[in-house]
Amino acid sequence: MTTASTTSTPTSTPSASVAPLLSIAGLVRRFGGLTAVNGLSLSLADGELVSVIGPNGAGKTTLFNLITGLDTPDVGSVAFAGQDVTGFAAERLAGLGLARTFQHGRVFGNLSVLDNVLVGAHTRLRAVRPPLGLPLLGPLAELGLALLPPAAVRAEEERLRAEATEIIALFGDRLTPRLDKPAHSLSYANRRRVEIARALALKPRLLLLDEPTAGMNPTETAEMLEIIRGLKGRGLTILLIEHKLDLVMQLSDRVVVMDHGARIAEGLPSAVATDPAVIEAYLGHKAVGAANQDDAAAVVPTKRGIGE
Ligand SMILES: Nc1ncnc2c1ncn2[C@@H]1O[C@H](COP(=O)(O)OP(=O)(O)OP(=O)(O)O)[C@@H](O)[C@H]1O
Repeated sequence: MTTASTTSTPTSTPSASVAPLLSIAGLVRRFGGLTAVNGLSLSLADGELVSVIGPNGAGKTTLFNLITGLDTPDVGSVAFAGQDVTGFAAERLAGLGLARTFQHGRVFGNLSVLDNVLVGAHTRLRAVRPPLGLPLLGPLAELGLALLPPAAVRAEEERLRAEATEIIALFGDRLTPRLDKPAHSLSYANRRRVEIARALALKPRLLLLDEPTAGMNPTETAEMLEIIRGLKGRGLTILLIEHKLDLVMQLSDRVVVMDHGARIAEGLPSAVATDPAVIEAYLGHKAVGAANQDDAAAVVPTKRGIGE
């Protein structure tokens, strides 16, 4: 495995001196004889947007699964907001402010757009949460609250509904006219938007987006770029997996390149784009655009670099 010169360069994070929001160290995940993630370390400062790129099968989604509690590392640790969260379940991590979307999009087909987004807010419901330390009373309390919601619950639901509507409005006419439509009736691109809206309803401190523009045409991709740029502009910390390298180059503070489960380069987009090890990794895998049908807008690397 080639190690690019950018790998050893100290990362130019905006707040490198303060404790990182996310810090992963030496993560390893093996599937039988295959090492999908191989000793990966990475940290993310508050407000940073870091992209993880790499050829198909490089281990990007597995990395997301390890960070978000969908999978557990064989070796290594994950710290979030100063707390060791290695092995925490996904729901617990969501409660701490870690939200994600999935590569192929996951929505509740029979729920409306609004209800899908409200699902994302459920970890923030306070009034309906059963009392701590009374496990047997929990379900009874929930049933009672569902049948006869007190004013505090109704007020909280109203507030979350207003918030969800506001989040949906980020996607403009794509979603707002379809608030009450079941998610299964939406286009693929709209289902991806609903999924992102649902993740935002959690009011995350860290948002992980797994190929948010997969399956989107150039117009839709450009819209998504602006939405992600807007989220970054509001200070949201984002970890992004994306094959469309022109988008990565425009949005990222820093780019991490993976191949065969390991980090082969890391640095500013401009440095990574011309890194020989990165170009070699992509060319060795027949170039990103050629390898993934979803990536009509992806920029195929050339001898001079990627993202051109
Ligand atoms: N649950 C699993 N069981 C066995 N192998 C797995 C499992 N999950 C992932 N892998 C393998 O681990 C490797 C990394 O997969 P992963 O999906 O993380 O790559 P990726 O970089 O996200 O790829 P892509 O860009 O195509 O989405 C692949 O070889 C994949 O087949």
